[in-house]
Order: sequence, then C-alpha cells, then structure tokens
Amino acid sequence: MGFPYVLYLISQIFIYILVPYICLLVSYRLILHPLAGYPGPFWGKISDGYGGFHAALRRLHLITYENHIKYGSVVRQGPNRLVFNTVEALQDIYLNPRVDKSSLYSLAKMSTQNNIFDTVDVREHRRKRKIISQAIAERSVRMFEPTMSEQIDIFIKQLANSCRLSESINISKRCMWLGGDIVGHLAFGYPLETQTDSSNRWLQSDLSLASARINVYMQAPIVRNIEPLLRVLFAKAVARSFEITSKMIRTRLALDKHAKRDLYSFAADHMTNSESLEDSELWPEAFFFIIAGGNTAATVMSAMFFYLSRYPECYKRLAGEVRANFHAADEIQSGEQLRRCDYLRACINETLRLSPPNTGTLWRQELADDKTRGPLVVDGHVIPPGTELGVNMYSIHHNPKYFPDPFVFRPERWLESSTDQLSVMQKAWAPFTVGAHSCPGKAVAYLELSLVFARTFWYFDFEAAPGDLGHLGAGKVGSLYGRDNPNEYQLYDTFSAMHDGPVLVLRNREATGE
Ligand code: HEM
Repeated sequence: MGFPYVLYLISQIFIYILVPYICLLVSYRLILHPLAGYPGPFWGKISDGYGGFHAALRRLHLITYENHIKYGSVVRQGPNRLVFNTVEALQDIYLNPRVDKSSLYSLAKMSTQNNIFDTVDVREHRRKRKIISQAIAERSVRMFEPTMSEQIDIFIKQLANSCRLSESINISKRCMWLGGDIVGHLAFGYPLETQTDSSNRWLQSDLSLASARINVYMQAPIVRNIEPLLRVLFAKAVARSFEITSKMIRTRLALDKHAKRDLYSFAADHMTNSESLEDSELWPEAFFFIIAGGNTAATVMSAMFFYLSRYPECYKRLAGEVRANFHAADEIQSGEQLRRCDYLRACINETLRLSPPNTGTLWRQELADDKTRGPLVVDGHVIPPGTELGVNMYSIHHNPKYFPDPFVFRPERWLESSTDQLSVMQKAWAPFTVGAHSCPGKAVAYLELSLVFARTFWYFDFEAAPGDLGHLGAGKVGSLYGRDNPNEYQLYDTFSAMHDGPVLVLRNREATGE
C-alpha cells in the first residue's frame, strides 16, 4: 500500500465521515438544539450573560468564555456587543432618549405586519403602544378581573381534583395552561380552554418554540437566513398556529366589538383589521399578547411555588398573612384586603428578582438618526455607533453589590431593608425592564399572581413531592454551567424562559373543612 493510497484513504475518510459528522454536530449544536428549546448539556448557565445560542457557540470554542460574575461590570460579546451589569448602565441605556430597541427586534417578525414587539421605528412603536396600553391599563384590568377570576377558579378546582386523587402535580404545566387561557381571553376574548381540554395544549409548546426562535435570531442574526427551511421543517406547527388564530379571529369577528373586554374591543377602531392575518395589523398584536403574557406569568408562578416549597419560614409567613387577611374565599379579589398583603407582594418581587422570565439581555442601540452632539457614554464607557448594548437581567438581579446573598430567596429584603438599601435594590430590579419599552402588562401580571397565590393558600397546603420527583426544576449538585444549586429554580433562556417543575403534593386545608 503506497503513500498515495494512504493519502486517498485519509481524504475519503475526511469527505465521507468527518465532514458529514462536523456538519451534523454543528447543525445540532448551533441550530436544532437551541431551537428546540430544551435543557441539555449545551445550554449555558444564564448567569454568564449569554445563555441559549451563545452557550452553544462557546461550547464549540467559537467565542471566548467571559462571565459577569467573574469579570465584573461589562463584558464583550462578539465584535459589536457589550453586556453590562450595573445600575448606571441600566439607566444610561434603557432610560436614554438617544437609545432604542436594536434593529435585531425586526428579525422576530412573523407575518407581513409588525406587532408592538418587533416594531423598531420609534414613532410607529409609540402609536401602537398608546393603543395597547389602554387595553391592559389598571382600569381595564379591573373590568377584566371577573374573566381572570373564572380561569383561576378552574385552576383551583383542578388542584382540588388532583388532591382528591392524591396525585403529584407538575405545577409548571398547570401554570402554563392557566397563563395561556387568561391571555387568550385578554387578547381575543377566546376560550382556549387548555386547562380543561388537552386538544389545544400544543399551543403553549409551539409558542415556546416561537420564543426560542426569537432568541436564536437575536443571538445570531445569520440564522434568520434559514427561516424558509425552518418553515418547511416546522410546517405542521406553523399551519396549526395559523389555523387556531384564524378560528379565534372568526369567532371574535362574529361578536359585537364591545361584547368582550379584550384587546380587540380597545384596538378595533385604531388599527387596520381584517379576517386575513396577513393583512391585519391587529391580529399579530393579539397573537403576541399570548406569547408575552402567558408564559411570563407562568414562569413566575412556577418559580414562586418552587421557592415557597423550599423555604418553610417564608411559606409559613405567607400562609399566615393570607389566612389572616381574608375570611372567605370569595373575598379574594382586588381591593383593600389584597393590598394589605405586603408579604405576598414581597414574595412576588423576590421571585421576579431570582427568576425573571426574560432572563437574558434586551438589546438596545443608539438611534441611527441621533442628532445629539458628542459620543454616547454608558457607565463611563464611550460607545461606538452601531454597538448593541444591554444589561443582562439575570446578572444584575444576582449582583451582590445590589442584592446581598443574591441566591437566597428572602422576601423580607423588600420589607425590612434600610431606606438606602431599598433604594439601591429598586434601581437594580428590572424584570419588566424600564423605559419606553417596559412591560405594559405589569398590572395584569400582579393581579394574576396575587389571586393565584392567595387562593391557593386559602384552600391548600403544599410541599415538594417526595423522592426524585420533588427535585424536578431544581439544580443538581455536580451539574455544569452553574446549574448545581439545589435551591435554585432552573430557567432556560429562550427569550421568555422555559422551565419544568416543581412537582408538588397538595393537601386540602383542614380549616376550610374541605
Ligand atoms: C410577570 C409577568 C411579565 C413579565 C416579567 C414581563 C416582562 C416584560 C419585558 C421585560 C418586556 C420588554 C421586552 C423587550 O424590551 O424586549 C415586556 C414587554 C411586553 N409585555 Fe410583558 N411581562 C409580563 C407579563 C405581561 C402580560 C401579562 C402582558 C399582557 C397581557 C404583557 C404584555 C407585554 C407587551 C405588549 C410588551 C411589549 C411592550 C413594548 O414593546 O412596548 N406582559 N414584558
């Protein structure tokens, strides 16, 4: 066997084995895995400020590994990206009229019309925001409360049912169904009924996929070029999403404009509207509502169930507060009694700190037509035009400079800290972000979370399921990428985070006699 033959053999091995292997590996690690949105060995710990796709790049050594917790207040992510971890940067970026959403947001567009989220034109965004905010402003939320309340009653009834059957409950799933059903009503006035009927439950997983898509495109815009291929690969998912959206639209259009307190009733006169999703300006907004409002609230609920089942002192204090403030289940609604539940609000705020649903970096950029003289300065750094900027939400919420013992669930910090410390924490706490694009759904989220927990504590006691089941959702000792803390609820950065667990067992409260 001569030398040329060996060379030939090596080249054949390279062409037929190594090249396909590398292609498969790259497509699996870079595209399919992050798109699928499932936790696995190639997902980075979010605390590094990169999460999702960048974790995959890092694994392939295509980017260097730098991390806030090790490297401090600002890290470079790629040639034109800076991620900060300070209060100064939060204000300099998100509250700065010279800075707005990065053009990356336009990559999220799904139909021919933009929605509020993927609109990067400042004036156009302002117009949409004015209309949409009305639908979820505090006053409108009060009118929507009876509908929300009905959905929460279904959630409670189903928990009671599982209690009766002595079932362990994966609460993450229940919260996803509840969150989806509430925003289905809020957006389209439509009963998705995922809590009671399993046939529409695929919607939540498809929406998680849509959210992972946004994340991948924002982390690596080049991947957007394979969208036509993805539409073929995920044709079934795309078709059924369009089918259900059309059904929701037809059902809603058959009713009077003001028959429901939903987004349609507020926006119908102000946005172009048509039965065809392609032409309508309103329906992409309503569809975005389901992504924005369903999964986010479900993440906070799941995380709060997790932390309360791990911190018995907090559990006891919250149970005591709820049971002392209300005398009957039907009193649990918005109003003075709910407002008096300070510890409940502190638990929600502490969960939003530890587990913000938008765990990653919300990218911003200096406006292209910025006429202001002088360079843009963020936290003392001069920023070259075109640089993408952001503060990583997970990192700043775990920065010990602002939150002592950052990994500990301590709702008391929101009630018992000194005025100075409280002011520091409030400036660094931004789960709804701040500025022109901050979340307009905050009032909906607080009411939903408060009612869910007040009613759950009214009817039940709960704890983590025994054995291995009870560890679902927790970090595991020995895991890589910082996922080794058994007391930390695990989130996966797919723009609006994914999660699984905790699994709980519930008991009916004896005091209620049920
Ligand atoms: C705990 C629950 C929630 C959290 C933590 C949250 C967080 C956020 C964040 C961080 C943004 C900014 C995203 C960005 O700049 O890229 C946002 C935007 C938005 N959220 Fe929420 N959200 C929650 C619930 C809701 C709910 C319940 C609704 C609607 C019913 C909603 C509707 C929206 C809308 C329409 C936007 C786009 C605002 C704009 O671009 O001007 N959110 N949310």
